Amino acid sequence: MSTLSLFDDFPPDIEQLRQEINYHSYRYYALDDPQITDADYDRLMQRLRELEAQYPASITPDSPTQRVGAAPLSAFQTVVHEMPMLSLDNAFSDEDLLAFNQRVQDRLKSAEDIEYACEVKLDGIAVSLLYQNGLLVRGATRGDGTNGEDITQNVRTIKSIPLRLHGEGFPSVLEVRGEIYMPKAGFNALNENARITGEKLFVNPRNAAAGSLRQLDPRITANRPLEMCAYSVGWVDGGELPSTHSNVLAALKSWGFLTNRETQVAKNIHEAIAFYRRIGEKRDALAYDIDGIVFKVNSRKLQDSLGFISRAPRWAIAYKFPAQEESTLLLDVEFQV
Ligand SMILES: CC(C)(CNC(=O)c1ccc(Oc2ccccc2)cc1)c1ccc2c(N)nc(N)nc2n1
Repeated sequence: MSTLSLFDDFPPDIEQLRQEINYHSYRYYALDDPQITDADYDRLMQRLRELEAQYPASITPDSPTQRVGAAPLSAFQTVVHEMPMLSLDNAFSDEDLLAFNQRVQDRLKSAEDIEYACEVKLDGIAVSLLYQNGLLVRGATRGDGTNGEDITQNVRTIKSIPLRLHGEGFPSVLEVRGEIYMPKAGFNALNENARITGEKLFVNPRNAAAGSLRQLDPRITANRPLEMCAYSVGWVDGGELPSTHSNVLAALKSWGFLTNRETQVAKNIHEAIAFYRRIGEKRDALAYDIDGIVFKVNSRKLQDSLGFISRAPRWAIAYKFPAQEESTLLLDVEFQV
C-alpha cells in the first residue's frame, strides 16, 4: 500500500517539502556549502513532482518544479529599466587606476584613503532581476541601459537565481543586477556535445551564455549550464540597504543570491592594485572567464556624493586584463575542424 493513501484526505505538507528544497538550493548556491548530496536533492525534487501531480492545486509559481515554464515566446517584450543599467569607465594601467582614485579624492575634497570593494568582472551578460515582496517577477537584459529585453521565462530556468528570496529583511521592491555566465567546464561540455551532434560550436563562454539567453524556448535555456552572480542593487522601495557596497553584497547572499567568492574590501588604492595582481595571476585557474576587476567606492554615502557621468558612475571603474589568446586559438582550431 503506498504511504500516500494514508493522506489522501489530508494532503501531506507540500509547502514544507518546497521550503526544504529551497533551503538546500540556498545552501548550495548562496553559501557554496551544500548539506545534502545532489542525488538526495534530486530525490526530494522527484517527491515534490509526484506530490504536485497528485495535488495540482498546491502548485505555486515559486515552486522549484516551476522553473521551466510556459510555451516558447514568439518574441521578447521590451522592458524599460526604472533605474538605468549603467556601464563602467575603464582603466588599462596602474596609472589609470591611481588617476581614478585621485579624481575620487579631489571630488570628495578629501586626502583620506578611499576604501574600495573589489570584484571580478565576469565575462557574461548583464541582467536585471526584479523582486516584489520576495518573489521574482521580471528578468531583463541590459539592452542600451534604458530599454532591455524581457527574458523572465529564461532567467527562471537558472538554478542560482532564487524564485523567492531567502530569509527576511529584504525591501518590498528589490531590483538586483548581476552577470549571467557560463562556467568554463559547462562551456567545454556544451561544445564537446555540439561536436558529437554536429551542432554549432560557440566561440567562447560569453557568446554561449548570450546565445542561451536569446532562446525563445525556455526549455533550451533550461538545458544550458548557466549561473548568475549578483553584483549590485539598482532600484529599491520599501526598505533600507546597508551603508557599504560590501554589506549590500552580504545582504544579497543572505537573500539567496550567488555572489563571487573572490570579492574583497581594499583599505586603499594600493591594496586594490595588489588585489588586481593576485587575481590576474590565478585568472587561468578560475572556473569562469573574467575580463577585469571592478573597483567600487565601498561607502554608499560617498557613492551618492560622487554620482554618475552620463552613463557611468564616478565611483566605479573596471581595470581590464589583456585580452586572452585562447579564444582566437579556439577560433583557429574551430575553423580547422
Ligand atoms: C556599478 C555597476 C554600474 C552596477 N550598478 C548599477 O548599474 C547602478 C545603477 C543605478 C544606480 O542608482 C542610480 C540612482 C539614480 C540614478 C541613476 C542610478 C546604482 C547602481 C556595475 C556594472 C557592471 C559590473 C560588472 N560587469 N561586474 C561587476 N562586478 N560589477 C559591475 N557593476
